[in-house]
Amino acid sequence: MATDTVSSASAACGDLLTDVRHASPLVQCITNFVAMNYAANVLLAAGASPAMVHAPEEAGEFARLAGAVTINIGTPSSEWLEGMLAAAKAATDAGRPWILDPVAHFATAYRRKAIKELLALHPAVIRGNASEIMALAGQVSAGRGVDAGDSVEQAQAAATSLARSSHAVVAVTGAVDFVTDGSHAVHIRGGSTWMPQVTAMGCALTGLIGAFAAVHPQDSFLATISALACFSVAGEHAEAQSSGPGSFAYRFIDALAALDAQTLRAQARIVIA
Ligand SMILES: Nc1ncnc2c1ncn2[C@@H]1O[C@H](COP(=O)(O)OP(=O)(O)OP(=O)(O)O)[C@@H](O)[C@H]1O
Ligand SMILES: Cc1ncsc1CCO
Ligand SMILES: [Mg+2]
Repeated sequence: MATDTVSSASAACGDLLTDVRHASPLVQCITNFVAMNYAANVLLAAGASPAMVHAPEEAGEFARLAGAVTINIGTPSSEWLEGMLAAAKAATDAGRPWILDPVAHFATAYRRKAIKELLALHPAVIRGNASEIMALAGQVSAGRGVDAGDSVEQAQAAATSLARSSHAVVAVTGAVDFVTDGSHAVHIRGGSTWMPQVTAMGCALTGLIGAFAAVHPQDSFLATISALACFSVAGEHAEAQSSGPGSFAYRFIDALAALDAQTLRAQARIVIA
């Protein structure tokens, strides 16, 4: 990250949001059936151009056109996994960033095999909840399904070790997010307690990291922090307008669409960890 202070990190996040809105990067999202519509709307609200392209016949070809690829294993099948592997390989070969969301990768033998194959294809960023990141680093976690059973604080050492072994930026999301490249780390505060009550918020965030990585591929750490900061600030704005998880889900899209660089710079709460 070309920043040494928290305020310059916030300033850089604002610049990257402006870049996303100006460049409208094409982001190939291979995500789960639950998340597809919400994630696409989140990317549009941020100014990006999402494309949900997963068929094995075209996923690799499309990845060469996209600014970034995001891969989420939430509802896998053999056909989808073939598309994921083709897209990840094409992105890596083309020098484009791809982002991995290891949903419940510990739950079944099938998912464990899938995540191993994907990890070998060098994601630029891995984003998951605390249980997913702990299990990915080989630690015992309390996770059972797609929701976290552990706190972000419990997952921080695992995230650092995973970042060092995979050479990826690792983001652990939860009440306070933690992002590390293995040498540097930040916490991002904010968001809303409604966020874990709306399914696919994390999956949509993974897509948004793809949008920021597409406009700033030289610095996946800053790109990841910027996407997470947008979610935190938009989450706070949406909560002020919401009366429950249903209204929060659509208010969040509105808040993200209304978020400008100046507000992000002023309100992002990024602290060096
Ligand atoms: N208790 C909380 N308070 C504030 N923000 C939260 C809280 N829990 C999660 N978030 C925010 O919600 C977003 C999604 O993160 P989360 O860790 O819930 O993803 P996830 O478990 O992968 O979600 P899903 O699998 O449903 O897509 C992040 O922006 C995170 O900061
Ligand atoms: C609920 C659910 N099941 C598989 S993926 C998903 C979306 C949240 O990860
Ligand atoms: Mg998730």
